[in-house]
Amino acid sequence: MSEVILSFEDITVRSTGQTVVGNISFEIRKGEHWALVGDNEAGKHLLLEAIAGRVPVVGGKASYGFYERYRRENPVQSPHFLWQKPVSFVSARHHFTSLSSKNSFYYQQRYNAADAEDAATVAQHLSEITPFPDTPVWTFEKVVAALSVQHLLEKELIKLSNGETKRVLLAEALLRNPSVLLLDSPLSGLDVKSRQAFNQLVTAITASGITVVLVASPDEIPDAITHVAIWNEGQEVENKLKAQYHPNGRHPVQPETLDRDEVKSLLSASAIPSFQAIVKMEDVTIQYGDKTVLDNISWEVRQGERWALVGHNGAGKSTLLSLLYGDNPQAYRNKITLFDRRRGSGESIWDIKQHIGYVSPELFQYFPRDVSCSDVIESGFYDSLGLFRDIEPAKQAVALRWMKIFGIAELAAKPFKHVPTSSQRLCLLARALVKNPVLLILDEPCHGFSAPRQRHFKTLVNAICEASNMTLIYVSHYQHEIPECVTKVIQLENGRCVSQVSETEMTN
Ligand SMILES: Nc1ncnc2c1ncn2[C@@H]1O[C@H](COP(=O)(O)OP(=O)(O)OP(=O)(O)O)[C@@H](O)[C@H]1O
Repeated sequence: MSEVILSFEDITVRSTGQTVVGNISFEIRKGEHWALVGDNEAGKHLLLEAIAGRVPVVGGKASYGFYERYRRENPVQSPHFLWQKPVSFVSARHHFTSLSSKNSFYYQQRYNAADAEDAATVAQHLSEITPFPDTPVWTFEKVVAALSVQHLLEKELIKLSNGETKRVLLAEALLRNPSVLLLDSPLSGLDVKSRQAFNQLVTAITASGITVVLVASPDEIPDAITHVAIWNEGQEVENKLKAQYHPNGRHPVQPETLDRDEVKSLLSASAIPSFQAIVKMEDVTIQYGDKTVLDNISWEVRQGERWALVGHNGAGKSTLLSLLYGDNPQAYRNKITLFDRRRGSGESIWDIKQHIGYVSPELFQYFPRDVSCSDVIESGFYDSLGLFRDIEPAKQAVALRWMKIFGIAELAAKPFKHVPTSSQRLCLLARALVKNPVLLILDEPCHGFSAPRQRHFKTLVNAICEASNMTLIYVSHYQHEIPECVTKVIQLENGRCVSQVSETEMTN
């Protein structure tokens, strides 16, 4: 039997003062690489955090063989060299900071010309990473080539798209040359090409002697993974050789639990006002220096239409949406009409936002976390990032009803920062819906969701479209995630619109 890299015997993990999971037994041996799957989203993420040493193990026995091995192979100078050091963790949020203040980036900073330069470039950021071993296998050049980030090196971190940011985070983790590499849903946010490249990358990483543990969806487990730990709600972790794991058998389709009558009742509580055109863009071009991010885009969205917005990482999708949501000052220089009103005709961004329910990876990244979950959701009535006023009981009741639809009512009083990331994402989805918006923009809403959660969300979006005239723009890198109610597609490629098709054209 090969040497034990990590061993948890009947451990209990405590997160933010509450015992969240107990009785976990889990062992990794040299040469093994693990995928954590199953619908216990909170449990899987917590287990990764426990391996990374970010949450305390308060019961049972934990031993870290990788640390002993690392110390044997690399004479450690400092007595403060902790066992967590040889572990690299790519988690759901990044912690990049501005150059001037060392504060974290803020929401939509990249669209603000004054602050968009206030960040290290990718090259600066990566060159500051100190590898653990004296003779690293993963050198700067090797990592840059493996992650295909050459063209991003001179770009400030704040300017990166989601997929680009993900690749840089992976590059950073690998440059540390860890003994153990932990990846939390590494494929979410990556386009098809990057996801295919990721499989080969994991093969190369494991071949270099690094132990990989990742949270993955069952049908996207990289070839180099040898073992699968299955963790479903209310069950113990079940460990299997990957060869014996059959994804479909583990995820039977659950009976539908959505309360459609309640959805209908919530949607009919306030009428959606009528507009001629929800969005009308004519030859819209967005440039930053010599980089053209959007190139002559013309697009019209009429009320009640349901669109998918697709395109590779960096294609310009989020930038396009920032023009609709009032976050991008360059909207004024272009011919854009929103809700029948030309931009730059005296309207405020709040006039625009009041009609839009919005969720995006950026919102998740930057939403202030020192608030309660109910505050997060109720802030959707006012389009603010947090609740800064008293709220009427009727509005509170509506927020609670949406929380019930999402299965998170019991979290209402809990601090947002203390609930699992999957629940945080659900809070933001409920926040987008509370005011019954004219336009619902869902930019990669299912990041990190398990298969049953994704299915439930898709059913909900279809039910909303069936029961109301809500206009929808849905962004996803996964075809199967896009709800059936979507009948039109706009595709971007390097900032250009390469196609706009409707349902009849899609089926031909
Ligand atoms: N302020 C800026 N200055 C320079 N380039 C920028 C700026 N903001 C965005 N970009 C670049 O514009 C391109 C489009 O970014 P955008 O976030 O719109 O892409 P995306 O299609 O949403 O990608 P993803 O699928 O990865 O989220 C990216 O290459 C990004 O680096």
